[in-house]
Amino acid sequence: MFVPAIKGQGTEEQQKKWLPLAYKFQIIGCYAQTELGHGSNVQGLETTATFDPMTDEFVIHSPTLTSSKWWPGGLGKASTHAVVYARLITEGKDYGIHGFIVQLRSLEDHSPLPGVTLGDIGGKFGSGAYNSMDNGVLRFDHVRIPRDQMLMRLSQVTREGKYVQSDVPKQLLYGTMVYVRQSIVADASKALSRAVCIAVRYSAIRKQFGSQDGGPETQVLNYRTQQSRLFPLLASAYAFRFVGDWLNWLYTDVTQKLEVKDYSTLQEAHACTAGLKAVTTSATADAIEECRKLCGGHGYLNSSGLPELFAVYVPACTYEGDNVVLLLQVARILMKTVSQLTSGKQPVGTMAYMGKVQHLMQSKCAVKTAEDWLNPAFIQEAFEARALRMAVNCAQNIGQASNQEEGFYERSPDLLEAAVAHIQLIIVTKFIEKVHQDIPGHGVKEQLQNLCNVYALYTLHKHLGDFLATGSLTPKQGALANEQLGKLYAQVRPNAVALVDAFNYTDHYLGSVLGRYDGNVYPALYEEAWKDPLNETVVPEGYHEYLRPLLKQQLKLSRL
Ligand SMILES: CCCCCCCCCC/C=C\CCCC(=O)SCCNC(=O)CCNC(=O)[C@H](O)C(C)(C)COP(=O)(O)OP(=O)(O)OC[C@H]1O[C@@H](n2cnc3c(N)ncnc32)[C@H](O)[C@@H]1OP(=O)(O)O
Ligand SMILES: Cc1cc2nc3c(=O)[nH]c(=O)nc-3n(C[C@H](O)[C@H](O)[C@H](O)COP(=O)(O)OP(=O)(O)OC[C@H]3O[C@@H](n4cnc5c(N)ncnc54)[C@H](O)[C@@H]3O)c2cc1C
Repeated sequence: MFVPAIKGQGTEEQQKKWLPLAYKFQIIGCYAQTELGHGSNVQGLETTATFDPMTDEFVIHSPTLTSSKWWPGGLGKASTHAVVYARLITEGKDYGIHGFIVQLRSLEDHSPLPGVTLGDIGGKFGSGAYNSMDNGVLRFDHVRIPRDQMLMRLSQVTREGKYVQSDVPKQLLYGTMVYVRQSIVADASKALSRAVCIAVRYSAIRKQFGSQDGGPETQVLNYRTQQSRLFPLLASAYAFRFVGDWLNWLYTDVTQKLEVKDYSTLQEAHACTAGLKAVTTSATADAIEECRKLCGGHGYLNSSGLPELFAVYVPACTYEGDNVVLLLQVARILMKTVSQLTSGKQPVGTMAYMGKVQHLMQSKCAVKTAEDWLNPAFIQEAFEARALRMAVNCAQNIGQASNQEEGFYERSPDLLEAAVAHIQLIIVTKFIEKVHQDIPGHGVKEQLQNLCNVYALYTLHKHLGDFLATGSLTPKQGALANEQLGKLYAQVRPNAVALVDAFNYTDHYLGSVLGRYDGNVYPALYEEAWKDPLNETVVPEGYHEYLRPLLKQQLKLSRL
């Protein structure tokens, strides 16, 4: 994040100076924004950067305990520099949060520089999964940096101390977070596909119950309940892959537009990266835990690879923006878009469907049979109607409040659900568009079509309350969707293992005895057990010191 921050907020001259040093590992940088007292609320950060015209320097200072930088990855022990986000103060006025390049450690002996206190913030969730990352704490005691270490693409401070705002939107200050959020969506697909690969392969070799006449037991992958829990996660892994590819295109397109000072799609990029990051990471964190449960007791072993995957993955719901905070950002943009509908301003991009407000507010879903749900047009319209009606309902309720802000906070739980509905529409839309493309490989398109329908109908089934409450569907149509879902599971079943093999993960990368490509699980589980340090001795340590005296004492007592 150190590099994207300098690329996005540094001048050409600053990029020329600092990026080669970072690329060559002559310096190691981190992104020091979050503080002990503030993370979500960037404008609430307390670290100060006060300009001193006498020396043409900024004085970086941590005025309170809560202003201590806290969490930045790589800060605790590795980094020599940081992009520090601080309140810029010049001529006695506070101009809010800006980025500054600050050296933290000596390039001679790595010791902290004068006025810099830093260290690691301690152990984190899980058995040490994320403890390979030195998330750090950092405090400044009036540390001086040259004025030219303020990142000056978005705004500048002159030699005399005058603050000058460039003609670029101030939101570009948040650009690094947008970049990482879009990469996190692709990362969600990778993490989810790893968990699903393990759970599908294991479910194919695991047999429990089923036979009454002494014949072979049943593969658990054949149980309808296992399929109804597992196949939507398999479909989600593909869905997040395709929407992540599209989001990367959107991000690249926005970045190219910024180069020519076209800021027209900045809001779309913010809404899509924030919303897709929130929805895909929440779903993936829940799915990894579900995959553990789908593997029964063996899923709880570290050798299954699932506990570690879960412990490393779950902070994704928090870092780069708490998911609720990000979804509320999407909700704000939805409300703004709804309010502009009456002005005749046509929504664009992923909000374009809201321009069909007249139709979507009164449309009746035409589905009459379960098979009708295989028609992408019916799915698309149902998801559009649900999302739009939820947004309009929120806007109407907010409109009844004494003021917009009050109304927004009062209705924020409903707004959250409206934002999720909007983002799920984007995911479904991009999956439908993907399977409409030419897709090479015999039968591949049909399999992806099945997964697209599984993702859409499972999501519809899970959020059926939204569809019924908004009148987007009738209960009968909801039941037909569930009926079709069951038929789709049967079609996915013969190809389930092939669909996870298609992720092409090596056994090493998967790190799971349950997800081995060869399916030879039981010998691998048994062999792995003996690597447990507890098995280095046959009689456990502590027997003579604790167990033996206890057993002897109980034996004596029993003979009295
Ligand atoms: C490097 C590649 C890696 C790839 C691999 C993936 C794996 C990654 C592993 C990474 C591991 C750890 C890294 C984690 C790093 C971090 O966590 S860094 C810190 C992250 N912190 C946050 O995300 C903070 C979240 N908070 C905010 O972003 C802002 O405080 C918030 C947007 C919530 C509020 O902003 P404010 O300015 O206070 O107020 P608003 O009124 O809401 O916004 C003002 C207007 O600005 C618009 N806006 C906001 N954000 C953006 C944006 N990002 N882009 C564009 N526009 C934005 C907003 O819509 C308002 O617009 P309006 O005035 O209404 O038109
Ligand atoms: C593993 C990890 C790595 C990290 N790496 C970095 C890094 O490299 N650099 C960096 O700068 N930071 C980093 N962070 C910090 C991270 O970005 C913040 O923790 C994150 O942005 C959440 O902010 P917070 O901790 O202030 O949460 P809070 O906002 O305090 O969240 C607490 C609760 O308050 C709720 N909440 C907050 N505001 C609102 C609101 N307006 N409306 C409704 N509910 C609200 C949230 O939804 C949540 O439920 C990292 C964090 C982790 C866990």
